Amino acid sequence: MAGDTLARIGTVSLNPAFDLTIPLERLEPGEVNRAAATELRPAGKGINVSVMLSILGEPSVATGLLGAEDVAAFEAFLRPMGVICRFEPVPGRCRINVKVVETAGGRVTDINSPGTAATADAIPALQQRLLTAPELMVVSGSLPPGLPLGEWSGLMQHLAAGGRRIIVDTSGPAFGAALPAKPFLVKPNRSELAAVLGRPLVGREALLQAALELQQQGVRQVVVSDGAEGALFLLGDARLWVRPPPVPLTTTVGAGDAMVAGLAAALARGHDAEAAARLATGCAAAAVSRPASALPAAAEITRLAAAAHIERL
Ligand SMILES: O=P(O)(O)OC[C@H]1O[C@](O)(CO)[C@@H](O)[C@@H]1O
Repeated sequence: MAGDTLARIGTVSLNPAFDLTIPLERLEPGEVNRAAATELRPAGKGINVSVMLSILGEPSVATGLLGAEDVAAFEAFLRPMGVICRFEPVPGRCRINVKVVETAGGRVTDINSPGTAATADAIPALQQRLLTAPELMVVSGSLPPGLPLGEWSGLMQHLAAGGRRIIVDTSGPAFGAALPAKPFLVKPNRSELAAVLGRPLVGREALLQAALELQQQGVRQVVVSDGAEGALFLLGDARLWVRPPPVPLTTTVGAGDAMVAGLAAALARGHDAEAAARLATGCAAAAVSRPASALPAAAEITRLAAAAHIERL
């Protein structure tokens, strides 16, 4: 990634996707459903973070594994936004994830596919690319088939070496296996945090204790998103609960990714805890209420960030 010095932030997507979004007034399972329009666009957690960073005026380097046949389509989507693309191609095509968004009630049904298999030489080649990665790296999303957990944790250790700050947003065994590398920040949602700790987390106090446990394991900052309730932010010594202002619901897809982008931008800019939590909340709320088939607007993020309600715990 030499020559990418303009970007202060990198994103790593090991299992990107095309999101096929199908808006329906109501999904009728087992029936013929007819959509007025559909949208197919490059996505996946790391890609979504890079897109949101561009909206925030932060160019990023997007890297990771990507089906060779779809590299051109991802680059055509990302480059005009100022995202620097450095994907490691793997044989085949990128997965397609289906998002059925019901306009009556806002329910979203996700069908996520497994993804393009990682080949044996893919991770060493990616590690080579990551040698010159920015100091702040966001690693997001699920693991592709064929990637052993050990290789994934090795990749995390490799990235962390040299003092890079890593933000991790993944789930299941991949989340647990990332923790020994002591990421700088993790952003699970309530159920992902419960799964990694192996116990249900009911109520705010249980969430706070669980997040503190991760801090004791060496994660510096822990943010737990909790849907419309907002999010818990443990940023250094600050403990905040931040609730977004009420917004109309377009889709919940990508809200967590938007929050991660806000956190990454805030870290890169040296924001204090309150400003970081506001920016992250504004990004998530703008993603949730974005116009259909459009990206959120920077001015809307600023407005929603200012309107967020902060409670010190
Ligand atoms: O990598 P996972 O966990 O399958 O999630 C991928 C999905 O998550 C999203 O990034 C939303 O968070 C979608 O764009 C994508 O389809």
